[in-house]
Amino acid sequence: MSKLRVAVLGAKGRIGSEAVRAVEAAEDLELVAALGRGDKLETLVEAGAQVVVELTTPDAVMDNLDFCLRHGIHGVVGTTGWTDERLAQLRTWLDAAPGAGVLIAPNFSIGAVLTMRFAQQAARFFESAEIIELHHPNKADAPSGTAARTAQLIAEARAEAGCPPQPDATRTALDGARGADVDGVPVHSVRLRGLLAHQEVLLGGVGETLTIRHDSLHHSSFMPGILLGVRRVVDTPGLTVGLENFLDLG
Ligand SMILES: NC(=O)C1=CN([C@@H]2O[C@H](COP(=O)(O)OP(=O)(O)OC[C@H]3O[C@@H](n4cnc5c(N)ncnc54)[C@H](OP(=O)(O)O)[C@@H]3O)[C@@H](O)[C@H]2O)C=CC1
Ligand SMILES: O=C(O)C1=N[C@H](C(=O)O)C[C@H](O)C1
Repeated sequence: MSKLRVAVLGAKGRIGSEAVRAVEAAEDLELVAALGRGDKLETLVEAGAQVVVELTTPDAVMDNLDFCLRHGIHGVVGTTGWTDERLAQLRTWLDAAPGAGVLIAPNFSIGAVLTMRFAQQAARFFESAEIIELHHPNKADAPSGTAARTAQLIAEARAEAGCPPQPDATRTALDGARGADVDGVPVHSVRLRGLLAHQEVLLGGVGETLTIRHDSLHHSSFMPGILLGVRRVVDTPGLTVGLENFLDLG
């Protein structure tokens, strides 16, 4: 069987360099290009890439995906910074590229995906929900894409169940003291040397709390999810948001 031809964008970055090694080590995949800032995207076409793993920056990701979809190349995207407007734009590009698929994964680690699912399931049973995400201090964006997505999922679950707004008697607060408001869920971002990627979802009800915590201790935690995404996206046309769609979570 022929190997799937894979390229990595952001290949010199923290996660991109790990992804290069993971693709090289996978027997069913062939790394055909590893591009960094300033490298020509035409190389992807010349190399015959079928799937691009996009691990760059929110500033670069849209142009890169526009190019890929115009050339019928599938995308597996870990880069953060997704808004409703960006997703809508991506959908229009996908409409013009029949057969092409893009996976956007706020987090490729299985534990983080499960954290999101558990938080979504638990959200309607608790009055209060807040998120603390903790990352290395070189991270460019806050809150993390994972925390933003977790907050959205919690908010959707609470809205579906008819939950009222969270209790919060705060009347005066320093700017930022109550975190960022993502769909009514406060998200607090910590940036600390020594950390990689961590998240706590705090849920509170009368007389009890539930804390769901996940820790990525090394970039290797993201690799099985990236490889799964590469193998599945070629048979999944259109836009898929969340690696959970490629896991049999029930
Ligand atoms: N979904 C997930 O599971 C994960 C997602 N991420 C996300 O992935 C992204 C990258 O994270 P991280 O590796 O830590 O960041 P880094 O800054 O270490 O890596 C980004 C790399 O992309 C390069 N780059 C910038 N612009 C382009 C371009 N136009 N074409 C090709 N390469 C480019 C940068 O080059 P230069 O240094 O010259 O700017 C850099 O080498 C972030 O958005 C992060 O949040 C990270 C980990 C897991
Ligand atoms: O920048 C990172 O490191 C990470 N980014 C992603 C995010 O913003 O959620 C995924 C993970 O948290 C690591």
